[in-house]
Amino acid sequence: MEKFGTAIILAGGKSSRMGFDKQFIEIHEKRLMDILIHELEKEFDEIIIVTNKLQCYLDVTHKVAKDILKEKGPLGGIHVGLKEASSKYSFVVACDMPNINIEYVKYMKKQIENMNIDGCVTKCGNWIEPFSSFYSKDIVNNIEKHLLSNKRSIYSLLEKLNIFYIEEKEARKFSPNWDMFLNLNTKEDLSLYLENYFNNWSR
Ligand SMILES: Nc1nc2c(ncn2[C@@H]2O[C@H](COP(=O)(O)OP(=O)(O)OP(=O)(O)O)[C@@H](O)[C@H]2O)c(=O)[nH]1
Ligand SMILES: [Mg+2]
Repeated sequence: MEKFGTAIILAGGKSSRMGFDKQFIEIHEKRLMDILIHELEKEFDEIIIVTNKLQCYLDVTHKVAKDILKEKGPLGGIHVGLKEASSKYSFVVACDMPNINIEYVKYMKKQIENMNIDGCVTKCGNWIEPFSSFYSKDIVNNIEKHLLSNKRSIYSLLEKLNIFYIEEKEARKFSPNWDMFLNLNTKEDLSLYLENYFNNWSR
């Protein structure tokens, strides 16, 4: 397994804003989860789905895991994913992100291939994008400590780690309108997405 062989899909949230479980979002009759898996297979040889509904993935040939530290939010999923990962760095995405940009994934890999870091995350102004980021297997214990001291914020964890940040300007070259970080949190997000991207899904 190479250094960057693993992708982790987080699918264990509450989906309270969407009103139905986001791991079952469909884009023109295809499950977004299946579209994501298909995209990620182009670049990763291990895919780990961290879900709260194991029974829904019986037909999936990839690794499926559930949270060890439950009800802790995305970091709970990242924790298990990294624990299960066979490679040093894992690419972490949310199950509600329909526009994964494989060219950008390759760019990130290239940036960090000779670095020894805890993660690689993209900046957006003063904000950061915690998903569609790489994290190192070495931070499993940091996450555990963070969650066990009742902190859930991914941002406050990253502040304490050695993260390589990619500047917004660089990332915009790959996605001028930032749609590679789009995530569908509400029904409105979803219908807007279906309207705007209809033509892209003819492929
Ligand atoms: N494994 C796991 N994934 C989670 C957990 N909480 C959130 N996620 C995932 O993290 C990603 C981003 O989370 P949000 O969009 O904030 O998800 P959410 O909690 O499902 O939705 P809201 O209730 O609307 O905030 C999504 O892919 C979620 O499925 C969790 O406790 N465990
Ligand atoms: Mg979201």
